[in-house]
Amino acid sequence: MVQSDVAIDIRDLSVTFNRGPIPVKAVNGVNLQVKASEIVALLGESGSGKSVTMRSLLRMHPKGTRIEGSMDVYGRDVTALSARELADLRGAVVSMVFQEPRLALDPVYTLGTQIEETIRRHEKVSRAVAAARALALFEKVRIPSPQRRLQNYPHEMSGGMLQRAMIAMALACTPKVLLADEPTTALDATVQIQILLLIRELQKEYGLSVIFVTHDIGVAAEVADRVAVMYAGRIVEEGPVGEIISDPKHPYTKGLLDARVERANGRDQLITIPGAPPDLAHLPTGCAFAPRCAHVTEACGITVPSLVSTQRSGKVACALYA
Ligand SMILES: Nc1ncnc2c1ncn2[C@@H]1O[C@H](COP(=O)(O)OP(=O)(O)OP(=O)(O)O)[C@@H](O)[C@H]1O
Repeated sequence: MVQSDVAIDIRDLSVTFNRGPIPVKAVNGVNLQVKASEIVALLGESGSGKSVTMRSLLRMHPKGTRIEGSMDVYGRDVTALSARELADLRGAVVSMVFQEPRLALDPVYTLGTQIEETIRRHEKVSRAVAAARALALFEKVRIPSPQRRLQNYPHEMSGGMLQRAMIAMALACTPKVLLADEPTTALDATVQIQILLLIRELQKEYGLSVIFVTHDIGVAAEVADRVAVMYAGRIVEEGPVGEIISDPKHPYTKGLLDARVERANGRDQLITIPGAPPDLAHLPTGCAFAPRCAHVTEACGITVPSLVSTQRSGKVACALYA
């Protein structure tokens, strides 16, 4: 990868929360590069560290959280920015959409006011120019009757429409990077696919680099160019989406792919990976997935496997491929 291609460069990132009696390392030595105009999905079960990794790029952690490593966004190290510089970066260069737009939006202002304020916070433009831009954005994300909808408050919109409005707001200052934290998880299946297609379309049009957090391998397959699979704070496999789906290497990735609902004896049964993710405060020695792994050997309990190149273009961290 030539350096100019790299939009996001996360090197050896570790994030430790110091809230309870034992420090919790939620992210542990993560390396992740995202190219310009690329969508990378961070995939894994709940608690694997996907959101914490992504939120680190805007340093959205409580006070006292220890962040180690470096995170460059278009060549600027986010860890070294002042609070002011970080506020400037947010929205103008890096934007975010969340699973629950209702929680991210202000219930007492109309959507139009909120988008206009976002624009005017970063750019010196008149109210009229900001209003025209808000209208164009609502048209872009295909909200019907956009002029009328700009006058709505968040509670007056359906979940799908509100997510479109949130995406419009995220794009208001033409950012280069979009961070998407499970933006379709709360939506029903048809709306989910519409939003995924919209993100894909806007990503192409704006040349956005996207980190897309999801626990759903089907969603990752739909939206991503590349997938990084996380388990217990580490990336355990990464590669182009086609390779991850058709030829997964890590037993954990295979387990995620095999997860499904099966109908037996007239009842739906959820087939998932047996066991549960480990308690981050008490990780086993060696590979954290070993207690749930069907291929476990003695070696797995000794050292944490490093990410190594597969025979194709991906990487995997598993004793089976060491
Ligand atoms: N502010 C915090 N203080 C303490 N622990 C935290 C904090 N934020 C996250 N964690 C812990 O860090 C771990 C990783 O959380 P993270 O939100 O990144 O998981 P995730 O993979 O995104 O899953 P989910 O989809 O459930 O959010 C979890 O064990 C979580 O409890």
